[in-house]
Amino acid sequence: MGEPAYRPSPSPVEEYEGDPNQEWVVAGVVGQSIDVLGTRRYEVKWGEGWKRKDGTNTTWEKLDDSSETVQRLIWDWDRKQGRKRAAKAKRSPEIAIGVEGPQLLHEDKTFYALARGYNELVERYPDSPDEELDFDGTLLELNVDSSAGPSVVSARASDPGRSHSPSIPSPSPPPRAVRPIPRRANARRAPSSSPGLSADDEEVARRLRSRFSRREALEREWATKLHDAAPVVFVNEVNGEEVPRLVDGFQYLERHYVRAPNVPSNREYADCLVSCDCAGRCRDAERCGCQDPSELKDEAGRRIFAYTWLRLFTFKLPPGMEVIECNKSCSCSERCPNRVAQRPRDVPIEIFRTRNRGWGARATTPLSRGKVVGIYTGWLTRRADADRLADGRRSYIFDLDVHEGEDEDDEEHLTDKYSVDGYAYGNWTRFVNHSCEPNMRVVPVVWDTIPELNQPYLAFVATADIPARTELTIDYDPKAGEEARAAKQKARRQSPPPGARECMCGAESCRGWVRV
Ligand SMILES: C[S@@+](CC[C@H](N)C(=O)[O-])C[C@H]1O[C@@H](n2cnc3c(N)ncnc32)[C@H](O)[C@@H]1O
Repeated sequence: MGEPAYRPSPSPVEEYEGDPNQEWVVAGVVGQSIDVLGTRRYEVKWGEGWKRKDGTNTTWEKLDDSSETVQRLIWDWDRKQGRKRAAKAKRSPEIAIGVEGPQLLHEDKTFYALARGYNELVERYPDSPDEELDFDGTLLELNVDSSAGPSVVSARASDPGRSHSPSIPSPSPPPRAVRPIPRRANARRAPSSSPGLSADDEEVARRLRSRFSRREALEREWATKLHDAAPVVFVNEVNGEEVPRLVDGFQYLERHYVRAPNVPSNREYADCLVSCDCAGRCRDAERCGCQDPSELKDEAGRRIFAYTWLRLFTFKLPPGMEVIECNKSCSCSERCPNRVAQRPRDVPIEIFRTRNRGWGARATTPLSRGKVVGIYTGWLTRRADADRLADGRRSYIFDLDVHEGEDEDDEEHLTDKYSVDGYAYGNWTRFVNHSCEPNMRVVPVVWDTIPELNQPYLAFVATADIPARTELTIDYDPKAGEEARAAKQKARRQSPPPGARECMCGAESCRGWVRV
């Protein structure tokens, strides 16, 4: 071993006035910094007269495990800064606005803008189910060349009135886990009530294609579908490919599924949503009615929320459960800290070309541990239908299997099982690559559906502080990861399962293969 790269100097001992054994309280947050590793620190003003001999009375603290009172002070600070930036931006549209973590200017504005934009959509398509308002209404019929891999696929918009041949049965379905499981999309015609691609939309798309490069055109097209989420852009510093190859007519869905016609709509169960009657922001999960079905409790058996006051996931959710967020029937405010994954994404995303794994995704701002970065969307299909599909497009399917392994006869759970296919419909999360040492975890969340329907959204949550522009990754097969770790402890070698491919994640503990 050589010399360490650096030796930290000892922190100077604080010399302050007063009793050194006294516990001091935080009186307020007055500053914030984020270092290159994404670690956030707050400048804290101490109360009860704490000060140094020179009269200064603040210190820089990480505050990761702070009490709820301190979290609220941080929250107030974040909001005040957001307001200041918004006011500055109003005065000068040219002004450069720093975008850092949860303090995005964007975030403070988006929820209301979303509500406005959404209302406009509802007015435009009065008969459309909620989940269909995010896409332009053209459902695709896909012709898969399974020998050529996922990128080489042709597609055309489905032709109204045409019947479709059934999907090709696959000989034996692969085993299940919460991970993208290889399967082919189940493309059907839109239900009759779905919104059509208006002449205006077509004209916009045509103009974009004729005036801009492929990259600009795709960025601009997706920007029209973000519904106030932060931007998604493409970067390639590796080769000449401008944008990833996508199936023709790929439809960007920021926050909703498009359901296959034989998948029950969450709207059918809207009356079953349990709601709360909290005023303002929900504070106590014990008294928050929509948390009644939640089993998430602290050591003392008291029901708790899945998020901190700063909307960071706490990682206390036991396996087999989903996060239950407040819903549209709840009387709390839109700013309630138990509304997180349902808010417009406030993390700007770059889809970038990796050297050896196609395209990947990264955030352009540092992320805190527990940050909900986005949700996986796509075509929501019945598992049984997905099982009959051929292996042509293996990589973009997630099974919604939170409750699997539970008593299948349990009447509380409707027995249907679903999968999400992000191949022809989806968002930036479909570009998230696998790593054996991932920096995000997939967490099931519900807010517009009851848990028993087995149709949660899958939120991608940062499991560590992540510096800006670090590739975002998940483990496609967390169970295999656990098995690999157990095998390593027993000094056994694990052989790759059939269909696995060489893993190129480059992590120190890489298991060598990945099921895609
Ligand atoms: C869900 S897609 C991710 C986006 C993909 N890179 C793209 O360009 O569209 C999964 C595919 O990415 C590639 N991939 C992801 N993680 C990988 C890894 N650790 N090693 C090798 N290939 C990987 C495989 O080709 C896999 O089929």
